[in-house]
Amino acid sequence: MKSQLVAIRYHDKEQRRAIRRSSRVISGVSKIIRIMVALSVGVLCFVFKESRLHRLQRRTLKDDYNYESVGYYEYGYVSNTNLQKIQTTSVPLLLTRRIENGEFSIAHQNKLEFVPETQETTTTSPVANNSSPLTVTTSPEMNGLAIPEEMKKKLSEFYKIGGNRRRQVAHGTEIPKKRFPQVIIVGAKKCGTSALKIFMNYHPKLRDTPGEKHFFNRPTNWKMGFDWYLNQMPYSYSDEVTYEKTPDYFDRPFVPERMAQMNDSVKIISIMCDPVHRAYSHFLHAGVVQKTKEKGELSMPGCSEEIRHHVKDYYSRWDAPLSERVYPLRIPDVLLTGGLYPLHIAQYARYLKLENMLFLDASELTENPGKVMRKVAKFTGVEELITEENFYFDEEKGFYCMRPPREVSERGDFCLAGDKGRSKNHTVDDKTKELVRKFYAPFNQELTEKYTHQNNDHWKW
Ligand SMILES: Nc1ncnc2c1ncn2[C@@H]1O[C@H](COP(=O)(O)OS(=O)(=O)O)[C@@H](OP(=O)(O)O)[C@H]1O
Repeated sequence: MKSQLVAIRYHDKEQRRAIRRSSRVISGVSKIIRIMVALSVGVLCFVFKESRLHRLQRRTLKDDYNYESVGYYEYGYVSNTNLQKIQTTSVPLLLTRRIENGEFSIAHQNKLEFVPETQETTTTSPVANNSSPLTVTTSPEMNGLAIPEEMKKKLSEFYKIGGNRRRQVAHGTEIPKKRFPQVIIVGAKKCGTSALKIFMNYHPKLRDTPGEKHFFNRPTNWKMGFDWYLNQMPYSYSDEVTYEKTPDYFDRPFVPERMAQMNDSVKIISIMCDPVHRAYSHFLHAGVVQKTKEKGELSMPGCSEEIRHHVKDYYSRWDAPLSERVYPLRIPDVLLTGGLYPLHIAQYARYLKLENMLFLDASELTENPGKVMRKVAKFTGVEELITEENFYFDEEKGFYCMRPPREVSERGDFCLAGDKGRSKNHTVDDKTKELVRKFYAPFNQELTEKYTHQNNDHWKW
């Protein structure tokens, strides 16, 4: 439309004012309408995008439930009301399960914000907190090492540490290299894996690496490949044993197969504790580390045969063809599944050798860590250098602490600090304990009969 020049003639000033006023109103209203239209289009686009995303997520979960994609952490809190909320951190999903008459079913499913996984480093660095006077032998100088200059340069970061220079002197011309772990502490989470790992670290032939590697369980790390994993390992010599610990390896059913790809003779250590206490310790841990928003009392929604059967089925059929897979616990509650020891061991035994597995009782670690360390030495093939003599009981902490053998370590005494021992000051009501205990009873029995042959009656938390 062509624009035209129009001359408007008003009768008087009053009419001009009135017309101008109404034209201002009209232009204001049209501006508001335009803004509203733009906003509605924006909202519609957003809603469309979101619902598409939501549909996609639902489809992924429904058609191709990939344990890996939800296998990060699935934590929940179990309250003493009849609602149980499970918030997953790897899939943006909130499940609300309504528990009625002791049974639970998924009542409502809706989207929740994506909560990225917290990179968890639970291992406290073994730094002496109670140093005592020591006779420290002076470290040899770099130029005193019997290896080529070029190697000294390449490994200068490694040789920066006096202890490593001493190790090099002891190994003559051998050049240290990174090796895949020969031993892996796979769990169980919250059963004293950090204490075990650090106590082992005081043995001069056991080579550890800080933190937890989460290679076989976390999709992002697994995708980086074996070279990445190898690179995470410490430098070691041929007479040393490399190990790592990631307690989340234990209950992820796809992990053992992946470990077998690396080395089907890898040695596995699993330290197990009272599963009822484990669940509670895990529950407290989830509240702090994964920042599960709500906290409540630990309770178990009925412990029917059916639930037990579902859980078992879940673990035995996780890798069945898509059409046959059963996901009764679509978002498995790791607070509870983490303690189903015989199921996890069976999964490891499918891909790795039972004779290469050491099952430890966490009660023994708390009561007599020296004895446990001797068992570990025998299993890993190193000398029994850390024994009962290297531990003392710390009344305040309520745990044994380490007094490393002076002849092999210049580090001072060591106690696990920080967040370890969290469960000490918490109580759980007897009724709840009894329910959860009932849930675990058949699994504990299977553990005793098939794998440990130990009487687990002492698990009376
Ligand atoms: N010596 C010693 N010192 C401190 N703590 C000890 C020790 N031995 C066993 N424990 C118990 O270990 C529990 C933590 O287990 P983990 O180290 O396996 O936890 S984690 O999976 O690495 O998060 C921790 O559980 P919480 O009490 O819930 O913190 C302790 O009860």
